[in-house]
Amino acid sequence: MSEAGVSEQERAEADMLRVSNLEKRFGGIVAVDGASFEIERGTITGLIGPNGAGKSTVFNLITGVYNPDAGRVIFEGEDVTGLRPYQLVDRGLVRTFQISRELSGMTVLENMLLAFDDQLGESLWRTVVPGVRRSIVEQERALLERVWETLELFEIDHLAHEDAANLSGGQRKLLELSRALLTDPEMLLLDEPMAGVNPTLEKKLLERIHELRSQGYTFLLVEHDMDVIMNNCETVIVMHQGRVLSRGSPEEIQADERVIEAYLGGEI
Ligand SMILES: Nc1ncnc2c1ncn2[C@@H]1O[C@H](COP(=O)(O)OP(=O)(O)OP(=O)(O)O)[C@@H](O)[C@H]1O
Repeated sequence: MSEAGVSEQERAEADMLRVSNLEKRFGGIVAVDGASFEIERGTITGLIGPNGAGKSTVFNLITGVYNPDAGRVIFEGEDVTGLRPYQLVDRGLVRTFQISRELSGMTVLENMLLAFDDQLGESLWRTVVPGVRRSIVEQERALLERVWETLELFEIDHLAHEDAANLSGGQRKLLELSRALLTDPEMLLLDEPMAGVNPTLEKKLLERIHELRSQGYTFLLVEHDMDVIMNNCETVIVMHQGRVLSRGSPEEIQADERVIEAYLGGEI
C-alpha cells in the first residue's frame, strides 16, 4: 500500500493504458528512447512535443503497427505488447486511420461498413439455409441501423452515398472517427484529429469527443493545435527526443520551463 492507501494494483486498474520504457530505433535513429506514461480511464489526454519528438512512433507502438525494441504496453491490466492492430481492435484499443486512396474510391457508407468486415456477409452457403439466413438478415439490419445512427450523430448522413474522395478534410475526420466508433472501442487514439478541420466542424468534433468521454470512452490525442490540447485535455504528456519530458494538467504544462525550452523558447 502507498501512503494514500491506494495499492499499486488499484492504481493499475484505474489506468486504461500504461506504457513502460518503450524503445524504437530506425537504423541509427532512436525515435523512442524509453518512454513511460499512464492514461487514466475516462479521460482525454493530449500527447504533444516538437516535430520529431516521437509522438507518431509511440502511437504506432501502442496500436501494434510497430513492435517495440524494448518496453511494454499494458492495456486494461493486460500485456498487449506485440499484438497486431486487429487484435487490439478486438480488445477495444482503436486508432483512427486516415482514409487511404483505395478507400477514397468507395462511398461513405461503404467505408463505414468496412468496420464490420468480419461480421457482414457471412459465408454464402449459410445465407441459403432458411433459419440462418433470417438471423443474418436481422443481424445485418441491426448493423446498418447502427451505421446510420452513427452517421447521423456526426451529421454526415447526408453524405452517405458520396464518394469518400469528395469529402472535405474535416468531413473525412468525422468519417474516420465514426468508423472507429463502430468497432466498440474502450479507448481511441486520434492522430491529428483537427488537422484541416474548419472551426465549425472542429467545434462539432470536440463536442462529440466530450460526449463520448462522458459516456466512459478514453481518448489519447496527438495534436499540434495547442488551443485544442490546452482547452480539452485533463492531462498533457510532453515528449521530447523520444522521452517523456513532462506530464501534468494544461496549466502545469504551460508553466513548465523545460517544456517551453523544448519548444525553442516559443510560446505554447
Ligand atoms: N519509419 C521511419 N524510418 C526512419 N525514421 C523514422 C521513421 N519514423 C519516424 N522516424 C524518425 O523518428 C523520429 C521520431 O519521429 P515521429 O514521427 O515519431 O515524431 P513526431 O513527434 O510524430 O513528429 P511530428 O510532430 O513531426 O509528426 C524522427 O527523427 C523521425 O525522423
